[in-house]
Amino acid sequence: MIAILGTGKMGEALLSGLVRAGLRPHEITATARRPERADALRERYGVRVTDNAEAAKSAQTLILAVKPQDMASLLAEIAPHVSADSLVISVAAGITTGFVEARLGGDVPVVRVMSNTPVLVDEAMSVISAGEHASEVHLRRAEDLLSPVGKVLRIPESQQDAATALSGSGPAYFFYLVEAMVDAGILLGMPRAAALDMVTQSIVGAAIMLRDSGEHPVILREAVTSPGGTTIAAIAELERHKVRAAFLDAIEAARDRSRQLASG
Ligand SMILES: NC(=O)C1=CN([C@@H]2O[C@H](COP(=O)(O)OP(=O)(O)OC[C@H]3O[C@@H](n4cnc5c(N)ncnc54)[C@H](OP(=O)(O)O)[C@@H]3O)[C@@H](O)[C@H]2O)C=CC1
Ligand SMILES: O=C(O)[C@@H]1CCC=N1
Repeated sequence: MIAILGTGKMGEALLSGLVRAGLRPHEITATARRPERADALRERYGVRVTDNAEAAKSAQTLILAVKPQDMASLLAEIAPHVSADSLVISVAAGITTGFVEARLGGDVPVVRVMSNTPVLVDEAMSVISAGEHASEVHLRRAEDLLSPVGKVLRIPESQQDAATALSGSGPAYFFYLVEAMVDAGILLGMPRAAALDMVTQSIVGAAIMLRDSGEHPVILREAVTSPGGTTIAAIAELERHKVRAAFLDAIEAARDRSRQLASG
């Protein structure tokens, strides 16, 4: 039995992925804070929705998907019901395995995960790190749960905050870029729907080339950039506005914020 505790956006994305991967609804328990949310989850997935204590008692694998700010109170609630036979997987930004272990007590195996919303289309990037009591078996169990919904990479926990900034938050940067490019299309007089179509297909095509060609992004960009052409005119403006420097600063800020989250 797997339980997802705090089934909001990320918890539901993982829940839907588990269902697509073939888990039966009776093998999954979810928890929610609001009754209307609990009803919606029961109706959408046919899963059992209980309180946190009940979920922690009945499941061997617990996926903690509350916000970092709600993690301490959730851990206090479930600590009496979790043992060294359980596996606790936390997907919360900034929350270290040490934070979870200290509040659960005992030798509870904890795996820290940072995934992202493309879980919804089975294209997530999930990075995982073992806590002090988590063994190869526990890491494998986390990989088995996450690999049907995308790519999984093991990283040292010291890199988790950086990964959160890069791939956890990453999809938001691409949506932001799409918004800005569509606005540019509008500025140039394109209908909004056509502009969105053009930008979306360009980003999908570029992403697939990047993933499947094995080429470095610089090579792929240079292939688009004709001497004296249109692309270099645009890139000169991006450089003038220091967009690369803005990305370096932005992702560093996200990493710093992730580091702060465990302290509330
Ligand atoms: N969104 C994303 O792209 C990503 C998020 N994450 C991480 O996932 C976690 C969840 O984020 P997200 O899904 O965006 O946030 P949400 O607010 O959508 O989800 C959290 C859910 O937990 C519920 N909740 C809070 N406390 C309790 C409790 N004690 N018992 C049961 N349910 C509870 C909330 O209820 P209520 O609705 O009443 O507030 C909410 O539905 C965060 O820790 C975040 O860092 C990780 C990677 C990507
Ligand atoms: O913005 C956040 O804090 C969460 C973590 C990674 C993506 N969303």
